Amino acid sequence: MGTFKIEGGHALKGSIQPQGAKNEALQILCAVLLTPEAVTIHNIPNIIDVNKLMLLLEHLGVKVNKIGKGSYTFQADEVNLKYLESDQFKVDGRGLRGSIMIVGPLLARFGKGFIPKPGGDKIGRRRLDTHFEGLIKLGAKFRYSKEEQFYGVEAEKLKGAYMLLEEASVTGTANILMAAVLAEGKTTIYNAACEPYLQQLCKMLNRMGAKISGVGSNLLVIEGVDSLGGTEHTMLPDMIEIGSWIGLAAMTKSELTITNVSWNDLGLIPETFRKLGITVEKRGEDIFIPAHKDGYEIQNFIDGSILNISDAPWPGFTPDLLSIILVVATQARGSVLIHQKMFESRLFFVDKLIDMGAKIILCDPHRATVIGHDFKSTLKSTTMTSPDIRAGVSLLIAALSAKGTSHIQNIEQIDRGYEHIDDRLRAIGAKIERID
Ligand SMILES: CC(=O)N[C@H]1[C@@H](OP(=O)(O)OP(=O)(O)OC[C@H]2O[C@@H](n3ccc(=O)[nH]c3=O)[C@H](O)[C@@H]2O)O[C@H](CO)[C@@H](O)[C@@H]1O
Ligand SMILES: C=C(OP(=O)(O)O)C(=O)O
Repeated sequence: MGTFKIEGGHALKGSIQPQGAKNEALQILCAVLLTPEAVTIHNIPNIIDVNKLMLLLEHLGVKVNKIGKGSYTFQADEVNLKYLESDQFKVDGRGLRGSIMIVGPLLARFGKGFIPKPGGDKIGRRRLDTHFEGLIKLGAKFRYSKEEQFYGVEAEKLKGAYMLLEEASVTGTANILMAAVLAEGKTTIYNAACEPYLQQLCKMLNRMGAKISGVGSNLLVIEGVDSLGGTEHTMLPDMIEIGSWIGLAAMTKSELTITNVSWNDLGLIPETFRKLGITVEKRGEDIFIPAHKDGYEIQNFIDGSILNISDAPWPGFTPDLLSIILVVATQARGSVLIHQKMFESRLFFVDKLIDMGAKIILCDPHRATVIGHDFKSTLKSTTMTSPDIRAGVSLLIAALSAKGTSHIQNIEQIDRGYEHIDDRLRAIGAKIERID
């Protein structure tokens, strides 16, 4: 388990370029299984989760060639389906959440898709019903081994169908979509997730020859085709990283420019930070955050009642940034209620912030009230363990704002989604070291 040693209390300054999006990369990499032709992908982040998925694809027989920094070609012309029955696959498949999205493409192209219960953050029950209910609607036979926690779907031929998803699952929509593009006839997916990364996947599949309409809405209509060809694709900047840097700048009173953020794909993210009183300035495609020397003040609702920030499926506010919002609120002027609706175990990390001196009341597993210090009292440095990726970065931001030296353990959680975070933060003046 690696550890970051952080000396807090220093303002940062400069500009930072967000990496390619982790959660887009996981969808896009799975889509290379849909064609025997070469697919070229750019702006792939060098992070643990993506590297694990690329290794899994290689074990599956996909030819992976690096052609530049963050750019690779993939060719799935000799896929080794025997690997799906190997012990190695059980290890690889469990290593991350995104591996679940190989199932749809494998089923569509080869008639069978298997996956052990995938990994990812332990932030609540993360059921896969939406994925498999959708694939069953397309004609797949489903089986599940409870002992091995191993899922399987098989079908000689998939047939298009109408489906109303029980929940707008992000990876579920991607999985069903990637199966439907090669099914016979028309598939309609209602209550589809529609976040920018899914839009990117739809656009990529259409360039490969798929016929998807309704892109960007929650009603996707797919006319199945017989085969798909190669394409070239570039990943969007990671919006969760962008939100993390906005929070970091505010809480450390730093002037930061976040470059090339693709503003149109940020949804409610800039506005939500503004509700905490943070100045988020649009400068072309960059975000400029001035140093908040006099702090930042949380807005109330119009009727004067206390602000509530909660998550919702896109175009609602992403659950992956609520932990960051929460930590930033600990130094704001005013109070806010944070309501994490989608995951039930994602707020427990507030205990560590309370240890550092933050004023937080955990009302129940989903809700926390934060009473900001307005920088009248700084957080105390401490030693803590990163429980999940976003809580880990929130603790990192807390440590950079705290007085003294903190240690964050289990930093693999952070490395699974943030590329060389220590090097990039050092480049803007952070005192952070990786010590083992
Ligand atoms: C690899 C990847 O891409 N991971 C992301 C993906 O996970 P993932 O695709 O696993 O998440 P889902 O969208 O399936 O669901 C997330 C959670 O929200 C609940 N839910 C979902 C939709 C809904 O309408 N109602 C509802 O309650 C689900 O039960 C689950 O607890 O999307 C999540 C939601 O944006 C993000 O947190 C994860 O970072
Ligand atoms: C929850 C997340 O990731 P995963 O779905 O991979 O666990 C996240 O990126 O915040």
